[in-house]
Amino acid sequence: MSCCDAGAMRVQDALTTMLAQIAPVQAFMTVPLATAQGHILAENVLSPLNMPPFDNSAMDGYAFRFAEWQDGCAMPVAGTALAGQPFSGEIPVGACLRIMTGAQVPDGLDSVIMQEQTAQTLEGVLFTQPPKAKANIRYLGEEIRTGDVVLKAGSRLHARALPLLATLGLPELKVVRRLKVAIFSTGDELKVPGTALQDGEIYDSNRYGIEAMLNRMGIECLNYGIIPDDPAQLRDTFIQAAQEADAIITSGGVSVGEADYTKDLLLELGEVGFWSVAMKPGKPFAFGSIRNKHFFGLPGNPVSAFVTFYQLVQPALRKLAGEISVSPLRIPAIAEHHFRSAKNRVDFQRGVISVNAEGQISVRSTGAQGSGMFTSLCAANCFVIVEKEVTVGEIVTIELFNEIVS
Ligand SMILES: Nc1nc2c(c(=O)[nH]1)N[C@H]1C(S)=C(S)[C@@H](COP(=O)(O)OP(=O)(O)OC[C@H]3O[C@@H](n4cnc5c(N)ncnc54)[C@H](O)[C@@H]3O)O[C@H]1N2
Ligand code: MOO
Repeated sequence: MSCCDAGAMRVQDALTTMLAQIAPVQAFMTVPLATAQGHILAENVLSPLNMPPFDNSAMDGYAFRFAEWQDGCAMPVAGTALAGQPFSGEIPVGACLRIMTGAQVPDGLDSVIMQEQTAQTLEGVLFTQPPKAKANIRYLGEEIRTGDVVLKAGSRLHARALPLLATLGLPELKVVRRLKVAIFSTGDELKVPGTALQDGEIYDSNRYGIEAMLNRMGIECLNYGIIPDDPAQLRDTFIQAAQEADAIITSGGVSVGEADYTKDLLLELGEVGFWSVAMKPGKPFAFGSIRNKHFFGLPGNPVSAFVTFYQLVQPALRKLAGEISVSPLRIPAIAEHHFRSAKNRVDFQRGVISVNAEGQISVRSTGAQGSGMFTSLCAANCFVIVEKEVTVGEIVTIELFNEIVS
């Protein structure tokens, strides 16, 4: 595996290595459409219907046979068709049908004119503009044919997918069962917000961001809280987590400090995949397994934990959950600042994009980028991916934040 920065693995290699070792869970369940949000489809969804299911009017107006229209001649109105109330009578030659949006267009009528382009006369309806043949009709099956694949296995059921499935009348879906992921923070210095701090203590922030992102990914989070830097307690927690969860995420204790026990426990209870990635923040990121459950060791520094979860753990968990892989949206932007690069590491700085009056996309930094400075992340709407120094006005690649952090 290619490495850089004293043995750190390149970001892309780290991703490739993890994804190669992760197989999607093979456990499925059926969920009602009403509660399907966030689940991953276990199988292709085939349409049971044509969509639209019948020819219908796209406008409130008048349906008629185009060949029978004569400029300047009014058309008598033979009846009315409403949405849900089709017209079943005869429409004599030269006559038209009052029709509302969504109402079925009777066989034989081939065009609709919108009512704003008509006038009422004693003889019937006069078209004030020349009509167009076949206009304003939504034809049976023009969008979807019965049997078409409308969503592929591995699709996430988000707010755009659910109404599509409802349109097709599907009351329930076969989905992958929700992943369970265990998280805990390690460190004697950590306290839960709401408790008083003693000298040298800080509040645990990492679990709050990780749990929020897991929730947005539709993953059940088993939150074991703060575990002190005590090898016996850490060991017990790892064993419990491996029994209860599909994957384990920790923060802290992956560096080279004297209280960093994670590596030894991983060697004892499982396997170490890799231990260092050439990214900033987040170089001390660990991947491995504990009793055959995937393990992700996030660095303790809060921004590093958040960024490594987003960039490395998110795609890994998406694969484990059976989701189709989607590349992050990366686009070029004009640098509003000088962005310094990190030696031998890809720097995932935090920025704010804006679009000027000419439509040019530019990006500014959110300020100081220390890996303990969460303000740099909270204010951002994108990553600024700095691989080499970028000066003002040069092009830099940005990655827009996705829905799990918004
Ligand atoms: N000699 C070296 N020291 C450090 C290196 C290194 O390569 N050589 N790497 C630095 C980098 S980069 C990072 S990131 C950290 C990662 O260290 P750990 O994962 O072992 O994390 P800790 O030492 O436990 O904590 C680091 C830092 O973050 C605070 N922290 C930890 N957990 C939380 C939490 N849940 N919420 C808020 N803050 C947390 C902790 O108090 C420390 O300040 O190592 C560097 N050192
Ligand atoms: O990589 Mo550390 O995660 O720079 O703070």
